Amino acid sequence: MRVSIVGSGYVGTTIATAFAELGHEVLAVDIDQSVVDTINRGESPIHEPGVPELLAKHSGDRIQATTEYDQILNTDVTFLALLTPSDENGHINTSYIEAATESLGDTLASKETAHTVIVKSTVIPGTTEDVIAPLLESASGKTVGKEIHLGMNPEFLREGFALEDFRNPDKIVLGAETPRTHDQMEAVFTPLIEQVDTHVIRTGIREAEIIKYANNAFLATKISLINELGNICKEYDVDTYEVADAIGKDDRIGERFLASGVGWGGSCFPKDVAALIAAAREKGYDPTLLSAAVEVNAKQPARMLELLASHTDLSGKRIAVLGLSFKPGTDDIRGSRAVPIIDELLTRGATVVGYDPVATANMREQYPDLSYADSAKSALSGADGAVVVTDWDEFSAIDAETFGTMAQPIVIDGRRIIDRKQIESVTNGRYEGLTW
Ligand SMILES: NC(=O)C1=CN([C@@H]2O[C@H](COP(=O)(O)OP(=O)(O)OC[C@H]3O[C@@H](n4cnc5c(N)ncnc54)[C@H](O)[C@@H]3O)[C@@H](O)[C@H]2O)C=CC1
Ligand SMILES: O=C(O)[C@H]1O[C@H](OP(=O)(O)OP(=O)(O)OC[C@H]2O[C@@H](n3ccc(=O)[nH]c3=O)[C@H](O)[C@@H]2O)[C@H](O)[C@@H](O)[C@@H]1O
Repeated sequence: MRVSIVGSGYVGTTIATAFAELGHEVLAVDIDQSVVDTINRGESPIHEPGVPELLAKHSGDRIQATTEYDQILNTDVTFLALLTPSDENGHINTSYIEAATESLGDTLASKETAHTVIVKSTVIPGTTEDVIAPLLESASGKTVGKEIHLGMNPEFLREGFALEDFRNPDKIVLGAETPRTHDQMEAVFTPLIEQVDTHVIRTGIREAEIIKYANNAFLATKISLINELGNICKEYDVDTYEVADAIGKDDRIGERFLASGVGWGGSCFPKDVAALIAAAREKGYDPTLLSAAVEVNAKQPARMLELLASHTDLSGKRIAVLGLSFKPGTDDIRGSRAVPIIDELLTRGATVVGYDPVATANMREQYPDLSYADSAKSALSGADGAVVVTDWDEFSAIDAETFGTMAQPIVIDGRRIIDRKQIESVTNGRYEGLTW
């Protein structure tokens, strides 16, 4: 099948490589010439395990990238994988997907055969039918449901595991209003469905749109709940990880997404929960629980610094921040818990030295004046305290000798990644977990 994907960011590039691997001819369309050139050189515009290898394999053959929308005419189906960021009030900003839809509509005006358009971006219920469909129709002069088949297929991949998640989906959600569009959407996934055991869920467009938000809102709230329970456990000197292990054995709760600590970040949980809250309020419903989940999340970094401050005055002190990305396996710092932590440390007059295996360049863009170390060891050397923000594996290997080079070995672990045996010999009780 000939598949075009508009938007070659995290999602667009990942699915481009995954579809090529499934045997489709893929056209990646992006307005950013440097992204297009990178893909056409067989290199990856994103940091994602496995994607560079697949681009090296398929670029110039099954994957072509372009800034020219006209080339979409040679394809049968187009995915819209544009960013849908938050505006200042938490609502989604649909301007990128609207601009791309208009360009796509202009292009489809001259298409002689029917075309399927699939919204991949995360959008609030009603966006596909009330915003995208009319734009497609006015720009193309064609009718949705006749010459244009429009569907919504939310994406559930996690950064760092994007290809793995694509290849082993727990579900594929196909939102459409006619069996024909459902069939056309499913045809794109048939080579995958033949390989894996998954649930193919046919549903309406609005249902597909909100399933995505419900999924993320549920997971984010689950983490906030374990963090709240964790804060209570800490008051009783109880290890929340032991509690999580036990409650996770209850199938109704489940073991995943019960890692407590400094909270959730990333490009999607914060923006999607905010967008759902904003959309619900617009409809006249105030979502109390979701607002509380956000509030718990916002407080965890401050709790971490309170713990640190209970061991040492922060003013004028050198504090190492270990981990800058929003989670391990990515250089993405969007929504990273390191950001409020750095802000608060600076407000309190501390000197910050940051370290991350891959995200330093991105954080440097946001905080050009901070000090950055090239290893955890050099960040810790001479530091008066350290906070562990991201659960990079390499932090579990930091040994007693390295912690011993700190001016004051005080460590607050926000991810339970530090090896207790290594650290307790040097910190004299001044190693603490946020929720244990
Ligand atoms: N990043 C993730 O892990 C996940 C993201 N999503 C959702 O997928 C959507 C896409 O997210 P990302 O891939 O992270 O976004 P991104 O920001 O990484 O990529 C968007 C791409 O669209 C391009 N673009 C902007 N305007 C354009 C236009 N008019 N024509 C062509 N290209 C244009 C940009 O140059 C950029 O390369 C969002 O709605 C997001 O919420 C869903 C699941 C996972
Ligand atoms: O819509 C999206 O973009 C994606 O958002 C998340 O994926 P992602 O943001 O890549 O990362 P996660 O692994 O879910 O982690 C999100 C945040 O939660 C934190 N987290 C995760 C799990 C946990 O147990 N505890 C915890 O604090 C992580 O450290 C991270 O800051 C969802 O897991 C994906 O299903 C979804 O497609």
